[in-house]
Amino acid sequence: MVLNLLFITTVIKSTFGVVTTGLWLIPLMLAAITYYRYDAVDPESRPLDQLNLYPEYDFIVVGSGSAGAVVANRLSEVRKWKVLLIEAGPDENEISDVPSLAAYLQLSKLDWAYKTEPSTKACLGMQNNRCNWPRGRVLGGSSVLNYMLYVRGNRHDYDHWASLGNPGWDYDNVLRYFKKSEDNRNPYLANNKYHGRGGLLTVQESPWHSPLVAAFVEAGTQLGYDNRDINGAKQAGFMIAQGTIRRGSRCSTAKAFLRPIRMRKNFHLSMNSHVTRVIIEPGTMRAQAVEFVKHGKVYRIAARREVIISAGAINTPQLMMLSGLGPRKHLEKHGIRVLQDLPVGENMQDHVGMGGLTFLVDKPVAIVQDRFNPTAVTFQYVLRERGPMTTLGGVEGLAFVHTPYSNRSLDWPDIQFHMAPASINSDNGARVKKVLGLKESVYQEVYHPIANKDSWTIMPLLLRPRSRGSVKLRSANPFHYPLINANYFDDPLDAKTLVEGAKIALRVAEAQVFKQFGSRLWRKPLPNCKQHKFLSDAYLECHVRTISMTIYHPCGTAKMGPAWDPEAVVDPRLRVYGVRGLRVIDASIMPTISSGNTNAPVIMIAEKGADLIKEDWLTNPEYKVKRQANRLRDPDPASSNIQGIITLPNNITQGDSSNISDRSNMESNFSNSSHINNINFNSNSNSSNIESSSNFTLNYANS
Ligand SMILES: Cc1cc2nc3c(=O)[nH]c(=O)nc-3n(C[C@H](O)[C@H](O)[C@H](O)COP(=O)(O)OP(=O)(O)OC[C@H]3O[C@@H](n4cnc5c(N)ncnc54)[C@H](O)[C@@H]3O)c2cc1C
Repeated sequence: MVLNLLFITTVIKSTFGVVTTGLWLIPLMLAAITYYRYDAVDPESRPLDQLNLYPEYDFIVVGSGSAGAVVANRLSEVRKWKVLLIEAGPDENEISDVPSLAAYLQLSKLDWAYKTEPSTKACLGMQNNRCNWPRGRVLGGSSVLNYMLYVRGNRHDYDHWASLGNPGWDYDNVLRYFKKSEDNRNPYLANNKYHGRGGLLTVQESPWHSPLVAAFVEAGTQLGYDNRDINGAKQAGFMIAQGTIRRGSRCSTAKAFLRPIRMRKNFHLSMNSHVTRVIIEPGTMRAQAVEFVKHGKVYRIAARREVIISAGAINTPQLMMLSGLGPRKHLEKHGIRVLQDLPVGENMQDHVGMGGLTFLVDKPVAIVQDRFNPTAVTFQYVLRERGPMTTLGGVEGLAFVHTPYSNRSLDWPDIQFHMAPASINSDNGARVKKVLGLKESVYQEVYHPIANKDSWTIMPLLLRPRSRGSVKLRSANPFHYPLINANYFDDPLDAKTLVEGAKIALRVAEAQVFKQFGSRLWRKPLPNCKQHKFLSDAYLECHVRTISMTIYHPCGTAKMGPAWDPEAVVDPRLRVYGVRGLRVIDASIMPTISSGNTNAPVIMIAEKGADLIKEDWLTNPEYKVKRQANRLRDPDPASSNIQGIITLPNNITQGDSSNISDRSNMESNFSNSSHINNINFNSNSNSSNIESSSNFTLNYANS
């Protein structure tokens, strides 16, 4: 027992470098028992980190997130194909299993912990006007950090994709891929024709609900909206959220798609392996190999058939640009040889929401961290798979509504609501404030006075933003974080639409059904919005621009489109234009963002993408392995996959740009590489600090 507690303590310490002492007790207890429960109820063991890799695989998948895990599973169904999946992060842990602890994973070692560039139009209430942008750096990717909400988007989203010149991506075609993955365990949903049973991904409602969510759904009907399955025939309406959970615990894509295949002989997984570039042979323009750093060693592994990039909407464009695929001028600026001039990193879209709208209640019906008895709550979770620990990151209710800016007759709502029985104040500033990156002054003035009081929130979010952001390279150093320009509210109509959404949210909260709880708006104005009349349009717009919250759905940075679309990076079969043997399969390919949370759509994209690959290689005579042509042109590639040794400080991937501080250390450690000529510092070459020189490339003997 003591040993196990020690083990759990270590897990928590190593996972949550940021957990403060005061918060230790609860997660410690929860984790300890979760550990026992986990062992007892999960029959599938964890995937294995392969140490001895082959020099060559048929397919190499980069990134094991919502998309990559699915692709690796489906491709390795073909026994004759050898598949390698490469993931920068480690395996999930016992904490990430607990749905209610989702926010605890942010800013931990499982998070890339990105930040947007400072803005004058949004994120004004966040430190340095920058929004935190968490992304999973763990087996399962962002499906391990996410709030597990299962939302497919609107039929019109996919019909629109098809109308842009992407045949096969219309709703009727993609519906079967949503259903293919799904194992819906709520009988009232499973039996309808829009849902699937028996798939690998478990979907169900959280078994625990606060009374507030029933009131929320009821309030929707009072406003004329139906209580409906928003993943079914129509989208506009209110419902209790469905989530990717299994027996009350998170069902990440790693759990759903990788654990069952851990013993497949033709499948290898390499964790803690940061891919630094895809090697493309300039003559044939074929993706030949993937280079990555694992435990200080540089590896290069060849791909006989294809490399599939599934590194997510931020890292996929970064990796493509590092590999010579991107906007010419931008790559040249960073001294990267341009292999294909493509609009990589453009067209970025995200769902931005209005955070911090807070309603106080007089009854003890909300989630207030300090009120829960950890022992009772833990045993409810462990023994009965129930209780508040099963809530989907705290979000209980979902709704899709129309502002006057959308066409009601189309059933294509422009605003989504997340309803939660808690708000920024509910944990006394311990966690939510930090993961949002909220300015202390805003917290102290507005939320501290109601700390730990029962409250709830509706977060309106903009479903189809007109503004477009971008991902660019900070430098040619693969360990430097990219520059993320969210560009929220660049188009003024985006803020105006969100203001209309906020007004509908306020009407929902005023519905008669909430009176039983004494529900009322916390009317404390935000400090920087006091010049406007409280709740006027101008005030609401100021609020929207102050507590602008990402809903964590960046996408579109390697846009799918037909050859005549100047913004397209991949074709409708997800092949990168101008490069053979290279596809992108993840959130990056969305031409326009889906109207709802993006995890289920990304899993659908991966299911369909894997089928496209199978179709091409198993039925299309043009797809044949030309072994010689695709071999690495190394002197002796099979002799060793290890190409060099690189020593990186432990904190290399933390912070918003990497902290490689000892350049000479890196250089000397490359000395035993037979293939790497040198490290090339592209600017400030006299500097001994790589961060200030901000640019290095690994130069190869043969490239
Ligand atoms: C905090 C949070 C909450 C969210 N909540 C929800 C929700 O409730 N419902 C919902 O539907 N969606 C939600 N989302 C969004 C959803 O999870 C994402 O859209 C989806 O997971 C994206 O999938 P992906 O495969 O494109 O990328 P990811 O899942 O992020 O996968 C990318 C993977 O690639 C790896 N990788 C990146 N670079 C490299 C490299 N160079 N070398 C090796 N590996 C690399 C990463 O570590 C990661 O594992 C949330 C996301 C976050 C972060």
